[in-house]
Amino acid sequence: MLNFTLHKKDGYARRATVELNHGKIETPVFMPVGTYGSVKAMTPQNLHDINAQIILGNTYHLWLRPGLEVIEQFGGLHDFIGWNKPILTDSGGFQVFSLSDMRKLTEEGCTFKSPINGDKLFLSPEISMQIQTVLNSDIVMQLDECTEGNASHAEAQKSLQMSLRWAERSKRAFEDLRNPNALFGIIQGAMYEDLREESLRGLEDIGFKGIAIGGLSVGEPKPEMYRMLRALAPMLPENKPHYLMGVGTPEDLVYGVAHGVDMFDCVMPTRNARNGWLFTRFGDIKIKNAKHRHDKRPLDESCTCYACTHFSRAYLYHLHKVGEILGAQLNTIHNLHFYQVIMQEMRDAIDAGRFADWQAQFHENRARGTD
Ligand SMILES: CCOC(=O)Nc1nc2cc3nc(NC)[nH]c3cc2c(=O)[nH]1
Ligand SMILES: [Zn+2]
Repeated sequence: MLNFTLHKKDGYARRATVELNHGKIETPVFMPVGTYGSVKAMTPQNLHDINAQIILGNTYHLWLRPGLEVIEQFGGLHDFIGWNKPILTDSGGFQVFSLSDMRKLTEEGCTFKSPINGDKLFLSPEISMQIQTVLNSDIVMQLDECTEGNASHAEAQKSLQMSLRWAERSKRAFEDLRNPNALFGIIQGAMYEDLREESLRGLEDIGFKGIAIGGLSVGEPKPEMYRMLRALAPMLPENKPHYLMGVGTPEDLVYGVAHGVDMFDCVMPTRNARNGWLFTRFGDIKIKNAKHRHDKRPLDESCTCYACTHFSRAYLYHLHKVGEILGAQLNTIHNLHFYQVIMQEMRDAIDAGRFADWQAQFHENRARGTD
C-alpha cells in the first residue's frame, strides 16, 4: 500500500506525506543505508533519536547473508532487525552489476559469482520480487540494469529498453506474489535527456506507485548529474514519490529537492563518519587533522546531537586516532543527525514557501569550507 498526499509546492520543491504499511513518512526525506540490515554503528534506538523515518536495505546482500530462510522465520526484515518503521529495499546489486567481470547479463537476468563462496548466482526480476516479498519491505524496487554513465546513446537506449521489459516483469511478479507493499520503477537513460524521457514514459505506461531516478551518482561528473535533474524536474509525475538513488552530499540533497526529488539514500554520512569526515552547517571537518587535538569546542556549536552536546573535537580526534569504536558511533550519530536536520529544515521551508531563501542561506553557511 502507498498513499501519497502532496501538501505544498515551492518551485519544483515538494512537501508531501507518503503513507506505507509500517507508517507515514514526511518528505523530502533522507534514508540511512543499512546494507546488511544494520545502519553501521547505529542501534535502532540511535536511529529513532536522530528522527530517522525510513531506512534502506539491500536485496542482494541480505539474500546472500543471512539468507531468506532466516528472515522468513521473522516474517520479514522488520522483526529480524528490530526496526518498526518503513524500510525500502534496493538491489544493492548495483555494486555487483558494476563489477562487470563478476557478472553476465542476459534478457533473462543476471548471473554472477557469489563474492562469499564463489557459487554461481542468478538474479531475475521474478527472483528479485520473491526476495523482496520475503523481506516484506514497504517499498520494493524493480530489478533494472544500471546503465553506465559514459554509455553511448545507442547502448543507453538498448539498456533502458531492457530495464523497461524488466519493469514489466517485476510488476507482474509483484502482483502474482500478492505483495501488499509498494513497487517503484527506475528511470534509466544515462546522460541523454531524450532517453530519460523515453524511460519515464515507458514506466508511466506500465504504472508504478513511485518513480526512482537511477543511473546517476555512478561516477559521472557532477554537472552531468545536475543537468539530468534539471531535465527531469518538469517531467516527473506530480502524484507519486520521486526517489533519487544513491545521492548524495548535503549540496546534492538541496539541489535534488529544488528539482522535485522527494527521497534520497546515500552511504556518505555513515561511510564518511567512519573515516572521520564530518558534515556541519558551516562546512566539513576532518577530525583526524591535528588542529583539533586541543579543541574543547563541539564539532558544531549549533548542533543538538548527542555527540555535539556531550563531547569535544579533542575527544573525537583522540577516538579517531586510537581507532575506538565509540568514535565511529559518535561521528555517525552526528552526520546522520545533520542530514536529518537539513531535511527537516527543507520540509519547513517548503511549508512556509521560502525554500529559495533557505537554499541561499544554506550555501552561504556551507561556503566557509572544510575546517
Ligand atoms: C532491485 C533494485 O534495483 C536497484 O536497486 N537498481 C539500481 N540501484 C542503483 C543504486 C545506485 N547507487 C548509486 N550511487 C551510489 N547510483 C545508483 C543507481 C542505481 C540504479 O540505477 N539502479
Ligand atoms: Zn552534532
